[in-house]
Order: sequence, then C-alpha cells, then structure tokens
Amino acid sequence: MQLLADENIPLLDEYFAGFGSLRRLPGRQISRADLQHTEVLLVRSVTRVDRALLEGTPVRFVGTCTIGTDHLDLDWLASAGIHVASAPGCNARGVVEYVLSCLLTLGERTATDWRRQRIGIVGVGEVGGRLYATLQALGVDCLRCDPLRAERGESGFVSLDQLIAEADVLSLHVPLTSSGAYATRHLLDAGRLAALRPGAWLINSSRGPVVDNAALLACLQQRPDLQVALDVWEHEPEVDPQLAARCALATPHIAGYSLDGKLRGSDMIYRALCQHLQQPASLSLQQLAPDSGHTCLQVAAGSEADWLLARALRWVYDVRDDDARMRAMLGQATEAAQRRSGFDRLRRDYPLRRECAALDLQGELPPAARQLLRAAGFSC
Ligand SMILES: NC(=O)c1ccc[n+]([C@@H]2O[C@H](COP(=O)([O-])OP(=O)(O)OC[C@H]3O[C@@H](n4cnc5c(N)ncnc54)[C@H](O)[C@@H]3O)[C@@H](O)[C@H]2O)c1
Ligand SMILES: O=C(O)[C@H](O)[C@H](O)COP(=O)(O)O
Repeated sequence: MQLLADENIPLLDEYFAGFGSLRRLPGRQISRADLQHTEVLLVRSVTRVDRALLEGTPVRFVGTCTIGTDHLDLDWLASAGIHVASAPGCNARGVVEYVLSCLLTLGERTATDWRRQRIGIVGVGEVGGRLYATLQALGVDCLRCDPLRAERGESGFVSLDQLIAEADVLSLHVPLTSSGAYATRHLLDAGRLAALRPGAWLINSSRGPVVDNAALLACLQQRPDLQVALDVWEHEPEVDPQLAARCALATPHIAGYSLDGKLRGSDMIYRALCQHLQQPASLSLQQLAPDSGHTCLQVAAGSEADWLLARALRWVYDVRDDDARMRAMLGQATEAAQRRSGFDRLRRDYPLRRECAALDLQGELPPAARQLLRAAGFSC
C-alpha cells in the first residue's frame, strides 16, 4: 500500500511506516500527480482535498490530523466513497491555553483584571466547551452563543447580537462554513464589528474568514480602543501587514500548536486508519510520546494566588513570544511571497510547547493558590 503524508505530521514513521510505502511532501505542494499510486492520504489543514485533487486517483482514505475540516470537500468525498477521518478535540486544550494567555496579556496591557471581564464564547464545541469549563471554574462570568446547540434544545445560550452587546470579550470557536442558516464566513462583518462595546477585546483562533478582515482593518482605523488578537487570517498564509500592525496580538495560526495536541492528532488518525483497514491498533501515544513530566515551577512560600496563576499560565505558554516572532518576520518581509513563506516557516519550526497537564508544579502551595491552579487545568 502507498501512503502520502504532509511532512509536518509528527510521528509519521512511528505510526504509519508499518502500513506500507510512506512518502512525505510539504502540505501545500501535494498535487494530483503525486497521488497516482496512493491509497492513503494524510494531511493537516493546508492541503485542499477535493475533486480536483483526487478524482481518478486510487485514494480511498483521507485522514486529517486536525480539528478543522474546512479544507476538505466533505460532500464530494462522501459521494466518491472516500473514507474521511479527522481528529476532533485533539488540540483543543492548546487553544484554551492560547486564549488564557491572550486574556492575561490584554489584561496587563489595559490595566484590567481579565477575570472580571464578561467573556462571550461563540461556538461551544470541543474548544469553546473546554474554554467555558475552565473560565467557569476560575469564576469568570461567561456568555455562550451556539445556535445549533440551542436548536437541539440545550439551554443557556444567547444570540450573537446579544453576546456582542453584553460581552467585554469575544472569543471565536466556530468552524468555517459557507452555507446553511448559521454559516460562519464573515460572521463578524462590518455591522457586527461596529456593534462591539467600547474597549472590547476580540480573539479569533477559529478560522480567518470568520472575521471580515478588510472590515476589521477599517474598523480598527476608526476605533483604536478595540483590542484584537488574531491567530488566524483571511488569506493564509498571506497576512495583511497593516492589519497585523493594528492588532494587539498577531500570531501565525499556532493557537493549537502544543506538541501534545499535534501528537494526539497523529494518534487519532492512526487509530482511524487501523479501523478502516480492520487491523488492531498496536501502537499507543503513551509508548511514542516524549516524557510528559518536567519539573519546573518552584513555588516560593507565601506566594499570592492570583500572582501564581499568572506566573504559571505564562510559564506554560506565553503568546507574547509568538507575537514577537510574527512581528519580526513581518518586519523583515518586504513582499507578499516573503510573508507567505515566513508564515509557513514559523509554523514548521514551531518551538516545543507542552500543555499544562504535562508539567509539574512543585513547592509549598497555599490552599487558595492550589484551588485556582487546578481550576486553570494544572495538576498540583
Ligand atoms: N487556531 C488553531 O490553531 C485552531 C485549533 C483548533 C481548532 N481551530 C478551529 O476552531 C474551530 C472550532 O473547533 P472545535 O473543536 O471547538 O469544533 P466543534 O465542531 O467541536 O465546535 C464548534 C461549535 O461551533 C458551533 N457553531 C457552528 N456554527 C455556529 C455559529 N454560526 N454560531 C455559533 N456557533 C456555531 C457548533 O454548533 C459547535 O458546537 C475548528 O473548526 C477549527 O477551524 C483552530
Ligand atoms: O484545525 C486545527 O486542528 C488547527 O487549526 C490546526 O492547528 C491547524 O494546524 P495545521 O494543520 O495547519 O498545521
């Protein structure tokens, strides 16, 4: 059997070489010509998988080691009888840690206690649901908008317009969809951006086109009071440098880029392929993943709970580092082609990042601090 994979999928050999002959390519370069003898295609989010890529090829299994599936033409794949697997929730915790780091940073920069902000979560699935659970445990006031869940009879949701009117912070966690009653392409258009509360914070770590980027730039030119954190961009890998300059935080689609999240993605697709081929799954993430426990944060006696929470969140992930790398890249790139390759390079060479559950906190923790850190997801 022949397999072709995006070279950025971690543990490729460990998980997939046993199935047959495994080739790897940069995800954006995979073309129909590469697939003439390939039965299994393994991708991440940058490969558009549709009729144009696959028709006439022997591909019968497509696995994407990502949460998002907007790069797959699911209708055509189903009609062609091609089996599709994705990795729901694999990097959701990484995105939660990215959002917490944005909140902490924007709070510091605006001298606002982020835990007293009312946070509006738009899209309450794997990511939004985990974010809600974490914020609730931390005592943060939240509003939730998810009309699809509301339609299924679940309670506790508000409309997007109510959320925009009442929330101090909007965090977007919807899939990118272009049709249907709740399509999300340009969900935040010029009208909704204009309705944001004075001084509101907007965090987009879903997909770039969920926010109309041209309208956002126009809005920010009028309203410097808004604090915007963008991890995703409407025309990736292209980034509008003018928009990035007006964002409080700008990162290259790395919100979910914890090592743990990426490895979970590979593991889930390995399992899906085993199931598709009706083979037992003999490998496990526990066997293949690097050691989880680092010893690191030593807590000094008498440390104050809020200070410790901020320090622990920073220590696990600091969005300011990714923002600085992105701005350095944009500062050096004079042409669009350089920005595109710079964006992809930052993602390919991403530093090792572990989720907080993989790290140990040591030292004397006062009970209030222990409770707060556990609420944030630390094991202590
Ligand atoms: N930046 C990153 O690194 C990164 C990482 C992971 C996921 N993502 C993106 O985040 C998206 C969400 O991830 P998830 O795992 O939570 O997906 P999910 O499918 O579990 O949840 C999405 C939720 O959004 C809701 N929804 C759909 N349309 C909506 C609308 N118009 N308004 C409000 N809610 C709506 C759905 O009902 C669902 O509950 C993914 O599709 C992916 O595009 C980005
Ligand atoms: O959908 C997802 O899982 C995320 O957006 C993921 O982090 C995308 O990463 P990529 O596939 O582009 O490496």
